[in-house]
Amino acid sequence: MYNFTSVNDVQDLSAMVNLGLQLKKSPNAFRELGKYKTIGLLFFNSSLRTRLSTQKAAQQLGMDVMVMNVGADSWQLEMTEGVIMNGDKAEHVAEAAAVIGQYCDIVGVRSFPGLVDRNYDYSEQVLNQFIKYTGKPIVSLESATRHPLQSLTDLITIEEHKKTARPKVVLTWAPHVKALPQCVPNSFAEWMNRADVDFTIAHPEGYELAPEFSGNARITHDPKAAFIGADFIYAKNWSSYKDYGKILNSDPAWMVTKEKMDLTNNAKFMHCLPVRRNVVVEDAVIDSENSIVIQQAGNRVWAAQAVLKTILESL
Ligand SMILES: NCCC[C@H](NC(=O)CCC(=O)O)C(=O)O
Ligand SMILES: NC(=O)OP(=O)(O)O
Repeated sequence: MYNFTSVNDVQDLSAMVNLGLQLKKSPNAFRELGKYKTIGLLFFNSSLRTRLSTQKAAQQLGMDVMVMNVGADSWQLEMTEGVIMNGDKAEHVAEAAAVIGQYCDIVGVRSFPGLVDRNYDYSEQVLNQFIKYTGKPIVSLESATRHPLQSLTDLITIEEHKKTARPKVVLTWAPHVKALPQCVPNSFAEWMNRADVDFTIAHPEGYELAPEFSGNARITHDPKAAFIGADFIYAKNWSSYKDYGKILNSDPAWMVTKEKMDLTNNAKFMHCLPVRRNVVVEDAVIDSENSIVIQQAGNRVWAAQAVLKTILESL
């Protein structure tokens, strides 16, 4: 594996999950592997988990870590080719990424979608420009359309907590006050469709994910029906893909409540975090024994470490 930007970069999914679980048992077993190697983590957007867990994962592999909030700390970057740069952007990604590549052996990039122009966002221009110009492996720290480190974490967490060989996993849309990216649900669906799980997506009409992500998942528009017999409830808000970037629904019937959790097979509650309490999920659920959101976030370290180890071995 060279770049890590989607599930398609992973040759053997269950081997990657097992590597994460193995690293969780012996975090320091490969301290020599990344010695004298540097990872640069570039953030165009806010982060708590991705920033700290990836930094910790790199350190446990012996790597040196540099973190930069692009835009806030460095120059505004122009991403498009051939433009006359007489606006507010001082540097082109052609130079910026190439220079960063001089300092780093692996580069991580977080860049959310603008949620205005669907074609632009789904072209993944920022990620692709870094792949083109850095000359070093690129790890997605959540791009315009995907969040693969989160999805690998989610699969590791499901593997740890499942009680049956093929658990029923439900991705349920939930309300939110802001228009959010489709990255987490796109990616989660893409990974679940490749895993050995019984996968359902529940969302209001108008919230269909792009078909390349939802694939053959079972779809329901009923906020309750999918909960029946579920082993894992994975909640996430996203804005519409069809009516791009819009909020079409704010019906609180889509919030994850204790009443709905009671319909499940004693399901575990998952969310990538950050989460809006009592908008996306009731306190009574996130504070219950069935909530594994903290363990899930903890597993971000092992997902990142599995990915970085695999990339380091290919250098
Ligand atoms: N990295 C995890 C999720 C990041 C982002 N959430 C957010 O922006 C939440 C913002 C808020 O609640 O104000 C998303 O949905 O893709
Ligand atoms: N889940 C996740 O990616 O969290 P951060 O946005 O805080 O990194």
